[in-house]
Amino acid sequence: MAGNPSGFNPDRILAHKFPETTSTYTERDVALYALGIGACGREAVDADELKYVYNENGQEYIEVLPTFAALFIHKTMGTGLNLPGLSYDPKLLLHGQQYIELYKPLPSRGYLDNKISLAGLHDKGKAAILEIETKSYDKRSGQLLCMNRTTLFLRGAGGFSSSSHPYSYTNYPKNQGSAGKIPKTQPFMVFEDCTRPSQALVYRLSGDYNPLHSDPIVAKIAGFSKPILHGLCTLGFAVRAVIKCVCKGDSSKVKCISGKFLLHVYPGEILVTEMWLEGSRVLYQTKVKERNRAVLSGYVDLHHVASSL
Ligand SMILES: CCCCCCCCCCCCC/C=C/C(=O)SCCNC(=O)CCNC(=O)[C@H](O)C(C)(C)COP(=O)(O)OP(=O)(O)OC[C@H]1O[C@@H](n2cnc3c(N)ncnc32)[C@H](O)[C@@H]1OP(=O)(O)O
Repeated sequence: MAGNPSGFNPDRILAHKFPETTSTYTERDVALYALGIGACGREAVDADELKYVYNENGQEYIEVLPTFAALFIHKTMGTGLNLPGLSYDPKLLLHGQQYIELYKPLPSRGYLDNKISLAGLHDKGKAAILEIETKSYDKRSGQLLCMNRTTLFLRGAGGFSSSSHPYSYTNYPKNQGSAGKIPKTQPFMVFEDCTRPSQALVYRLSGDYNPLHSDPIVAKIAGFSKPILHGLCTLGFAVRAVIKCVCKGDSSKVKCISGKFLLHVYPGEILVTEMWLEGSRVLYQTKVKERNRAVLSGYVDLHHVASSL
C-alpha cells in the first residue's frame, strides 16, 4: 500500500526492523516501582506487600511484582516513538492496552535483552493503533522471562487507508489480550485503594517521563484539565488488588495479565477494583469512585486458584 498525504506509510512501518535493546535494574528500581503503584500505601507494614519494598524478615531478595515486567518496554520507546513511515502527534498519544505473559519469576536484579517487533497496526479513522511486542530474555541464561504487547492509541493519526476497507494488520491470535467480558453479576471481590495526588510524579521515576503525566500545560494541550496518571500505574493498582484479594498475597500465581484503558485517571482519585472468578481467570474492572466511571478492564490468568476461594 502506498503512503498518503499525511506521511503515514503502513508498509514502511511494517518493514521496520527494531534494534534489540538491553534493560538493567536493581532492587532499588523494584522497590521504587512498587511504591509507584501504591504498594504499602494504606499501611507501611502491610503484611502482603512489605516484601516488595523491603528485605522483610531478613529475606535475601525483595520480591518483584509481575507488572514490573511492563517497564522493559521503556527502553524500546527511548525518547520517543520514531518509526519510518509513522506520522503522529506525540502529545496525542495514549496508552490503549497492555498484555503481559510471564514465563519465569522476575529476578530482583536484572540484565535483560529485549527483542522488539510490530504485532499490529490498525486504521480506526480518528486514530491509528500500533501494537508493539517486546520479548525480554535473561542475558546470562538466555531464558525468555516475559512478553509484553503494548497498544498505543495515536489520536488524529488515522485515516491513512480507505474508509471502506480500513487497514488492519495483526500477527497474533485474535482472542489473546482481548479485554474479556465483564459479568453482570455481583463481583466476587471488591478492593478500594487511594491514589495520591503525587502518584504520577512518583511513578514516572520508574522510567516513563512523558510530560503528559507531570506538566499541566502539556496535559491541557492533550485535552485534559491536569496531568493524568500513567495507564501502567492504574494497571499496577488493579493487579495488586487481584494479588491481594484472590492470590492471598502470592504474586507467583500470576501467569498472564491483560488490560484495556477505557478512560483517564487523575492522580488523587480513588480506584475501586471489582473482580469475578471464572476458573483460573480473574476478570476485573477498575472504576474511579469520584466519577463512577470504569477506567480499566481486563483479566489476570492464574497458575492455580486456592480451593478455599
Ligand atoms: C521505537 C519503538 C516503540 C515501542 C513502543 C513501546 C512504548 C511503550 C510505552 C508505553 C507508554 C506509552 C505512553 C503512556 C501513556 C499513558 O499512560 S496515557 C494514560 C493511559 N491511557 C488512557 O488514559 C486512555 C484511556 N482511554 C481513552 O481515553 C479512550 O478509550 C480512547 C483511547 C481515547 C478511545 O476512546 P474513543 O476515541 O471514544 O474510541 P471509540 O470511539 O470508543 O473506539 C474507536 C476504535 O478504537 C478502539 N479502541 C477504543 N479504545 C481503545 C483502547 N483503549 N485500546 C485500543 N483500542 C481502542 C475501538 O475498539 C474502536 O475500534 P472499532 O471497534 O474497530 O471501531
